[in-house]
Amino acid sequence: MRILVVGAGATGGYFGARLAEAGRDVTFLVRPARAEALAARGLRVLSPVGDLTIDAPQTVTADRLAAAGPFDLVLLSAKAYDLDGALADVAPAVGPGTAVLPILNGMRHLDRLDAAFGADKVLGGTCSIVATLTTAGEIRQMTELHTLTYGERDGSRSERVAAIEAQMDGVRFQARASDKVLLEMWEKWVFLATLAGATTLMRGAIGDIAAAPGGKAFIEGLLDECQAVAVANGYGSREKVLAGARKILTTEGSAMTASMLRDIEGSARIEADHIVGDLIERGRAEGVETPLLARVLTHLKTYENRRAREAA
Ligand SMILES: NC(=O)C1=CN([C@@H]2O[C@H](COP(=O)(O)OP(=O)(O)OC[C@H]3O[C@@H](n4cnc5c(N)ncnc54)[C@H](OP(=O)(O)O)[C@@H]3O)[C@@H](O)[C@H]2O)C=CC1
Ligand SMILES: CC(C)(CO)C(=O)C(=O)O
Repeated sequence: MRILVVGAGATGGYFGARLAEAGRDVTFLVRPARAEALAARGLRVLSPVGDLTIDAPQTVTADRLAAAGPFDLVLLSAKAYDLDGALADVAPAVGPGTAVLPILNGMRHLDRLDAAFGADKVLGGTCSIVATLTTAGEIRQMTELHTLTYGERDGSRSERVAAIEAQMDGVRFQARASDKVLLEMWEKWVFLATLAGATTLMRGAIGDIAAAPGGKAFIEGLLDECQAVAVANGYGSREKVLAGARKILTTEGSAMTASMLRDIEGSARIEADHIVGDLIERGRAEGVETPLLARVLTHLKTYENRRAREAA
């Protein structure tokens, strides 16, 4: 199976490197600067599960992609704000038999992918990992968590899902085919929007917030709002999943933060509309009030406005 990973950043670089480590046929679609860096220094992953360097990763830039022909699987790992460019760039790699597997947080990208390639090509997918692309171009995985979940959005067990399962066999991360992938994407979104909302607004880790007056109540209020939106949209988190999320998100002493907080601390772009704005909109469409999420969005958009003003 020919696998094209779009982006060699924190998630794409990590899962792509692990697939290459297991001997899979992996090519990274990268932009010219990243192509040069990978050619010069290889793809380096620093991980508590085991460091890894792919010395000469196969890469391709958009201008040469048509010559590479269609791929069997496209693993899409660009950030939401880069989605339009990434979809235009990857188009030549998507043929009649290509499966497109996005691992972005949130849900809205699915509509964009359906419009670009046709819904029949697009799988559901989500990943759980705490990772970052360092300024030196390495992928740094911060905890042992590394799960990739994928599946047909209608829940069926198709031949292509079985083929992907075979590719995932023996890789050094947890890979799982799901017959409830849309629900799992929503469950991840409910968790992530709460984590990102709380840790960015309060500028601290979960444990810092939990130890502050009103901190736990704030986090729980945010979680309840996110869950109410999910329920109204038909994808409320399962009881056990929600209870697990509540526990993780209110644990005293926890150093957990969201990648969005790390992005803000690095003055990088963030997925405010994709992760928080879209949740608010989907709530509003179903008559669900989300005042805490609204404050989170005000904060995130303030950050974006300031960042844009200072860059001008
Ligand atoms: N980091 C984490 O811990 C987690 C992140 N996520 C989610 O995963 C998604 C990806 O995030 P993450 O991996 O952290 O992001 P990164 O910014 O680390 O990586 C994204 C990469 O995509 C590349 N890219 C963007 N557009 C193109 C293009 N047109 N062609 C080729 N490459 C492109 C960027 O390349 P360039 O270097 O050229 O800009 C960048 O390196 C997000 O939705 C995020 O919310 C989910 C779970 C955990
Ligand atoms: C929830 C978490 C930490 C796990 O993947 C994540 O997706 C993020 O920080 O963006």
